[in-house]
Amino acid sequence: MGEQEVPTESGSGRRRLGVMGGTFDPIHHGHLVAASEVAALFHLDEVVFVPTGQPWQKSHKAVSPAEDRYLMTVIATASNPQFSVSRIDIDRPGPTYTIDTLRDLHSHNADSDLFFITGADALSQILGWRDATELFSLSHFIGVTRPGHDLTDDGLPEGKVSLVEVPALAISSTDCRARVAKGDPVWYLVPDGVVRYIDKRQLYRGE
Ligand SMILES: Nc1ncnc2c1ncn2[C@@H]1O[C@H](COP(=O)(O)OP(=O)(O)OP(=O)(O)O)[C@@H](O)[C@H]1O
Ligand SMILES: O=C(O)c1ccc[n+]([C@@H]2O[C@H](COP(=O)([O-])O)[C@@H](O)[C@H]2O)c1
Repeated sequence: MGEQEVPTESGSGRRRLGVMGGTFDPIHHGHLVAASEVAALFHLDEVVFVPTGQPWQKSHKAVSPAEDRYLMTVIATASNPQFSVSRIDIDRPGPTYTIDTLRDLHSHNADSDLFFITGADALSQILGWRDATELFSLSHFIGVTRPGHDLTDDGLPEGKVSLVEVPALAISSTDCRARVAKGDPVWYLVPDGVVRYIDKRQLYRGE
């Protein structure tokens, strides 16, 4: 993608920890492919998925209980030894801000460099996030392509953001919820275990 310094290898011997934040209501293959691609390209040791507690920018929408979103994320990532799931955002009271996520991860992983993974839509909103300028001192940011959204680092600090193209999956959680509500299948849009979990918990039926 655009010409810029892409820190694909640190050479510093420090761990490289990817961070994939999201509401994950539900987690789908777009999230998983993005994390997998970035992990390979940036030689990450691990990607930790961090479901939001209370996503303040989605407060006008009904969001499923955090425990359901957390468990779906665990189910979806369980088979990949490089993937893990953190409860830090769902266990912190109050609205979820990425600045808190990164501060907590930073203090618990002093031996690691952080790489926050975000889709093109979220990246374009980042200057509106809480304490936006400090975010870039705690983590490198990796913006990934997403169908229907322009991927750009316009206005973002130089050298702090990398843009990468990932296989295009036109999947959104919004569409998955709408499909379940209509009785349409979500097989192969989300992992099989997540289909089963949605069914077992009767999520998204009344929407
Ligand atoms: N299909 C996709 N391809 C690439 N990135 C994605 C894709 N879907 C989501 N992402 C990114 O994953 C992160 C978490 O997204 P989120 O959990 O809000 O999913 P979503 O599908 O955007 O949900 P919703 O439709 O409810 O807004 C965000 O950075 C988002 O940009
Ligand atoms: O820090 C903020 O102000 C902020 C505002 C909106 C979104 N985020 C983070 O961006 C990630 C994707 O969010 P979402 O709402 O698209 O699922 C997730 O980790 C959120 O916590 C963070």
